[in-house]
Amino acid sequence: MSLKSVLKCQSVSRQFKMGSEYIQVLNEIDFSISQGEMVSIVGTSGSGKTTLLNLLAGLDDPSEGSVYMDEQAINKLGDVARAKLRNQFMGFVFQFHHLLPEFSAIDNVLIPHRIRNQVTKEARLYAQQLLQQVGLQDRMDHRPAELSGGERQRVAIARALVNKPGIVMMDEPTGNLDEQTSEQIQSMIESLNQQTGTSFVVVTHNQEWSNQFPTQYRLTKGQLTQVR
Ligand SMILES: Nc1ncnc2c1ncn2[C@@H]1O[C@H](COP(=O)(O)OP(=O)(O)OP(=O)(O)O)[C@@H](O)[C@H]1O
Repeated sequence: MSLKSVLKCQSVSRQFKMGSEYIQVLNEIDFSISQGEMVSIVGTSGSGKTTLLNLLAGLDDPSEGSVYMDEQAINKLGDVARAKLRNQFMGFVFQFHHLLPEFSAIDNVLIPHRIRNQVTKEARLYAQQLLQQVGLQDRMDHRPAELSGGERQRVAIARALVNKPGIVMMDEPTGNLDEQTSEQIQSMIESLNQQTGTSFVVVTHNQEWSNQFPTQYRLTKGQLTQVR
């Protein structure tokens, strides 16, 4: 039995116009991510990994082709509908955490709920539970400046999960962390996947980590090749 696809790219290309020239970054990419799937994407610098994540997230539109989230073509949606889709079905973690400095850890985790004006008691309890799961039960009231780099990244991961999204996209989530903290975050992502059934698509330069994913892709010359 094949699992339902959460996110799908159909013949996706992206080119950028620079003066009179076109740069073809992605060329007819087809792939899909199923419910609960763990996918890593590797590729050299400039190969188009961030460009691809931006398309998957609906932050940018393909020059050709379509990206589908739950069978819905993202590029057919207007800005408000896209923002809603992102807020309800997707979570994001970037290399730099983008936490709000004046908010505590728990309030940062609750931002997706705040955007929807739905900071309920249940939401707060779940945010506390997630912070516990990422080992930050004693840091809930700390502001980002009062947390270490790895702790901030763990807050960003808890925030990405608070809306129980179908998929979490991560762009180099451990890129600026030391080896030990990176390893902690890697195993945490794995157990969160097992506990929540959320799909993860992770862009990383870390080949060793990438090799641990059940599904691995490499982006080269605009093409996405499944390594396994
Ligand atoms: N808005 C843009 N306009 C023109 N060219 C762009 C634009 N965005 C990205 N590019 C080009 O597309 C290519 C891919 O960029 P992208 O950021 O996706 O690479 P990457 O694989 O994420 O790289 P890195 O690992 O260094 O972060 C680069 O050559 C970049 O210069």
